[in-house]
Amino acid sequence: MRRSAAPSQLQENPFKKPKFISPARSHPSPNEEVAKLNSDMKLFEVTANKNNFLQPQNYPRICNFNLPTEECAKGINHGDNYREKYCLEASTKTTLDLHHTGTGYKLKELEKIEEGQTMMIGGKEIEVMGVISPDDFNSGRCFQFGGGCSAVLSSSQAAKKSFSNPFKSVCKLSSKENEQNSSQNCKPRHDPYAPNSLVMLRPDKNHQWLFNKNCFPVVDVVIDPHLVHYLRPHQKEGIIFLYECVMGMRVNGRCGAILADEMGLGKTLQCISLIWTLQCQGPYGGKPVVKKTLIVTPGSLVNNWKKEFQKWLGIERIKIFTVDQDHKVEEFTKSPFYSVLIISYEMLLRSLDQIKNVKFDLLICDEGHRLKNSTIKTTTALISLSCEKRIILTGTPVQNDLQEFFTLIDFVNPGILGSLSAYRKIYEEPIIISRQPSASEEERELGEQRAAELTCLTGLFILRRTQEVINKYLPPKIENVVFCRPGALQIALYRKLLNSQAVRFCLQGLLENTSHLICIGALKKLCNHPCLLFGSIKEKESSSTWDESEERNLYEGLMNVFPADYNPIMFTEEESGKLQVLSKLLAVIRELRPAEKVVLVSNYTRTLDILQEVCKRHGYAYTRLDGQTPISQRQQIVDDFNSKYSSDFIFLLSSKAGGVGLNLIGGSHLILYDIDWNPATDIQAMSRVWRDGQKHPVHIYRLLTTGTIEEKIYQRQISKQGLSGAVVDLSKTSDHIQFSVEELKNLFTLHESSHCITHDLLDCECTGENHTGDSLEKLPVSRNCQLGPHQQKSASLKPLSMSQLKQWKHFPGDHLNVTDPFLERIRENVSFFFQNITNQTIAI
Ligand SMILES: Nc1ncnc2c1ncn2[C@@H]1O[C@H](COP(=O)(O)OP(=O)(O)OP(=O)(O)O)[C@@H](O)[C@H]1O
Ligand SMILES: [Mg+2]
Repeated sequence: MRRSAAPSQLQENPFKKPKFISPARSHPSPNEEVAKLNSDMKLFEVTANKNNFLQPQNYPRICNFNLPTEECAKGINHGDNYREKYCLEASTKTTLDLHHTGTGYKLKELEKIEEGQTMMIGGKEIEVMGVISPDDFNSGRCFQFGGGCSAVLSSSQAAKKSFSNPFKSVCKLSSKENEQNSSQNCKPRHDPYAPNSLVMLRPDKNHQWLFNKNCFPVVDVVIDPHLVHYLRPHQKEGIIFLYECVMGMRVNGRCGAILADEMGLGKTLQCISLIWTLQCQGPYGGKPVVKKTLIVTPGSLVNNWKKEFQKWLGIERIKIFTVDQDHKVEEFTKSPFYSVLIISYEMLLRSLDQIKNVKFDLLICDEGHRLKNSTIKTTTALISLSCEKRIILTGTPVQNDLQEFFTLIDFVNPGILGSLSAYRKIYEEPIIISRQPSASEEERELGEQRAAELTCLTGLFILRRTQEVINKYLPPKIENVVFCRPGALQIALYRKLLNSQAVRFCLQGLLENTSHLICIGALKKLCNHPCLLFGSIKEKESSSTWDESEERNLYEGLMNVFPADYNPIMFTEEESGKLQVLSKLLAVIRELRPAEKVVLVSNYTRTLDILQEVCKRHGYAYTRLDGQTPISQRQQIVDDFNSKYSSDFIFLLSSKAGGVGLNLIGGSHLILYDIDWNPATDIQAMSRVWRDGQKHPVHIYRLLTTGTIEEKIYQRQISKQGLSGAVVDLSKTSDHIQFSVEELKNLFTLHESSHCITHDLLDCECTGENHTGDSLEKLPVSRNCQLGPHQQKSASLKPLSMSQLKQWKHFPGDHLNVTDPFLERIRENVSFFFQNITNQTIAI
């Protein structure tokens, strides 16, 4: 599509001679779609117009990247996609499908319409800018400035920046500047030709035109060989990527990036390398690009960042300031000494005013997935900072939906996807519609093309590498999913809860939306330990609102199931299947690997209390990090645990409080005591130990209570993981998981006779024998399972992770030949195991 000049520019463009076509009807009826043409409707931003006359006539696609406004986005997905769409321009512009609109013109006239022609519609003079190909419409590319991702790199910055003064003497320097240029900073800081040197891309002509106004000589930017020596290959690539993004070399002069490498891939080191490079070097005359950097990170990681700086750069090269209770932002502001400020998200909010006074050139948001909602305070605060070069780091890029995805993208590269409402119309709606089972072929195609375009566009500044890239540097990892038989008291209580009025009402849809969450919460507590449920009931009963509370319907008669003299403080391990397994597991680790340590994770503080009590009873030395742990103490606790001199055997970790970013390589066994709905929370926790620096083979145990809600959550997690992956690769099919009544029925069923309902769902033909998974590949995957509507649709749409699980070695607890010595010791209380070994180089 070619953009023609706006009427106002015609004087300057003698080649344009618009023909005027008189409308057959001068006044279209009011209910015709043409009424949409009003002065608010702009398809392309005005800044692009200013550049029009600069663009060569044969330029492939010259539209502004800024997407349509809300108004214009209406109707974008409708109409016959296979017909040509016309992009019109007048003093106001819009997109119309003329075949479908009441333009007042005859169809024949419209078919003959040519580029450059003008016409009157709704009292406005419209000029045909060009024809949009079906391909460009379907992909949504035509709504983007620069013509979508294929043109992003080449269309360059020229279109973004308004054309201010092309004749400014860009290459005429004052004699003083000339002198400076020729004499200093014109040599690369490090030798670009040295063996193993890591040299950044040189800026192209467009970049130089925009950013090298003073015509400094172009100098190679070379990463400090001191750092290169340590960098893994993927980290070198990551640094190149970050450099190109923040320098505006990848997308139209926009300077944002999302580094979404999986956990443990060393995102910190990649950023440190970038900061150090930009602080000392630049492509123009060697002048540093960045003076001050702001790093915002969860509280528990503030000191970890500092430590990483010291680990890789020592204490002399770069001066870091971390904000805490005793070190306020003012200190940083006043001192010219520091170049990097590291602050927690919480502190940032408190010190926003001071921070706004500092000019930061680079902003890094660690664990940036927390910015997923633009209405939350932290996001608003960060958006308010004027810094253009923005990087989001996250191991779990976008956890739930396309809207979160938008917020992250819009944060790093504001406006690149247009307004939220336009984004919804152009991308989100068609993508979601296309994934519904009822989608027509056309809807499916449109959605897929829009998803592909979105992935392609955002892929320019999102980088995600998976764990595999560092596998070879890591010791083996043995992952186990352990299905623990529930205790007798647990089964009795579970049955009672399922028979409660509250659960029955839920299934009949008679209660409010949140009621099922209360029921789910009670079942989860019970799975962890009956004493937790007992505690909750007691607490509720003594509260003043007990009589009207919804829990009454749930807890009715439950106390009678507990022994009369039940004392939650004196809980026993036998009362909970998982606790029994845990206790045996700790004992066998202690016995077989006395020098190794365990990270024990739960989502609940109260559960951690119980686990802590178990540690005390068995005399295990432990340490604990949860939401209550003061931020200032967190790194010390982590360091102590990781130290080889530490006597702690167990690290009790609240995954929600401290799961992200921590390095707990002192532990080589990690036990996930309970399960979260969001797979990301669990994956985060599990990634704490299997990471660079780990010396021992890592054992991960995920404990689930057989036949209960925990298994169902696990099954949903596996399908949700597919969703999480699908956001980075949007062209993958995904399910949007919601609770249907059917699903609630499934959630609220106890499968007492099954060894493992997850295995039952796998459609695996093994008869409980030890399965290596090899032969399973050939089995037909045809059975419907309960993981969402897509399963019924086609076997190929089954979430990958579910089929991956099928490839894991699996066997029942009573299997005769359990070779793993740790599993061997706990199998008495276990109904089923899944096991997967990565990097198996040695015997376990
Ligand atoms: N090239 C390397 N050589 C040795 N160790 C490394 C290297 N890169 C990173 N590490 C170490 O690996 C560990 C994990 O790195 P880091 O904390 O940066 O991971 P991450 O990608 O931020 O993960 P998460 O998403 O969990 O925060 C750190 O202890 C770090 O020092
Ligand atoms: Mg990190």
